[in-house]
Amino acid sequence: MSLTAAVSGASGYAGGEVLRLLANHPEVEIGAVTAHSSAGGRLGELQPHLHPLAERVLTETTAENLAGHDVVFLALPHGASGELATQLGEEVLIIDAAADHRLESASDWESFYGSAHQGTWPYGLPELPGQRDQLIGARRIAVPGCYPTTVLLGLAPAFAAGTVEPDDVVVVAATGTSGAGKSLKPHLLGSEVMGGMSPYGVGGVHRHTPEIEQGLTRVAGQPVQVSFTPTLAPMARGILATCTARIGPGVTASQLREAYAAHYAAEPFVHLLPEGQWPATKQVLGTNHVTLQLAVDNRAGRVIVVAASDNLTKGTAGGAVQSMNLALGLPETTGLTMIGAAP
Ligand SMILES: NC(=O)C1=CN([C@@H]2O[C@H](COP(=O)(O)OP(=O)(O)OC[C@H]3O[C@@H](n4cnc5c(N)ncnc54)[C@H](OP(=O)(O)O)[C@@H]3O)[C@@H](O)[C@H]2O)C=CC1
Ligand SMILES: CC(=O)N[C@@H](CCC(=O)OP(=O)(O)O)C(=O)O
Repeated sequence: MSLTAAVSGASGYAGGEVLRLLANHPEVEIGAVTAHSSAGGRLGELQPHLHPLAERVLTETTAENLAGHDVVFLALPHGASGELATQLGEEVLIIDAAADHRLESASDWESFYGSAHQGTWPYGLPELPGQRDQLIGARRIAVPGCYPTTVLLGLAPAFAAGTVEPDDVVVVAATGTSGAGKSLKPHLLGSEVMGGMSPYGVGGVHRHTPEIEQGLTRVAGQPVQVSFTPTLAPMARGILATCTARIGPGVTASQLREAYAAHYAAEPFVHLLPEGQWPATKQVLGTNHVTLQLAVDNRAGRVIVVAASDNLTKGTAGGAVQSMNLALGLPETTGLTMIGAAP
């Protein structure tokens, strides 16, 4: 089988990572590669690491240029995908890395993104209970945000097992600079980021907060409230999320470990590490792997789960390709790796 895939936003970080993975995907041929201000340029000028694709010329992101493919990846700023999807028709598989179709609640969308809600597509996180079935044969997929991917994988087993309280969840997560995309932002200048860490989006205002709550609420079957604080770390890629929640009466560390091990026993891309070994972003860079570890703080009555991911791979493009595989009936792991590069 050879399927054709178009990649929009191919000059950006997310689009570039989609292309890196598709270039190693045995069932996919890369068709149109589109961009905005860099349309007309060679891919090799903007994504020199994608050497075999260097001579491809970026065209303008229009429905016309994206039409005629089996799959279209949208890696565009929020707000661009609704109209494009309508123009491309219902038969094509559209996988959207932007947030436009992730949230069910129109009022959450409006208050966190400040524009009109475009509707909800199946959520591309197959490891959430019941979610894989929603992706098989889907024609529209909303790829989760990078923080939500990491935090939801970190906390879902605890909620699925009914071991934690829904009203006392605290997440502090560090991300690398690529999370903010390629466009120039003063707080992301090298001299601002190198050699230190800083918080941003503090006070429950980060736009991934309702997405994390939505995912955990679905798993828990009751409303879950999360206090989420993102921080910026001096690295290009990676997310390290420290998630804590109050445990229910009588819940023990071994009960939690067993729940996590069982929850992910059959998952190819998510693993609870052996006891005593803690996740680190370096171990998962460039991979579709999420590693987890947990401990119970009996003094505070809380479980602490640490999760590591690569924001561009499992957090965006890897999750997108994994969802594509499911939608098209391919083995879920095709074209994806868990093997990192070290040191
Ligand atoms: N970076 C990450 O870790 C993650 C990103 N995402 C999402 O993926 C999407 C892309 O993000 P990312 O790659 O980081 O961003 P980048 O800024 O790196 O890339 C943005 C891409 O969109 C194109 N673009 C910019 N403006 C427009 C426009 N008005 N119309 C059409 N295309 C436009 C750019 O083209 P050109 O350069 O030619 O102007 C570029 O190809 C966003 O929605 C982001 O939120 C999701 C999860 C994680
Ligand atoms: C460093 C930095 O600014 N990171 C971005 C990552 C979010 C992101 O990529 O958002 P979506 O997944 O919703 O597209 C941020 O926190 O806004």
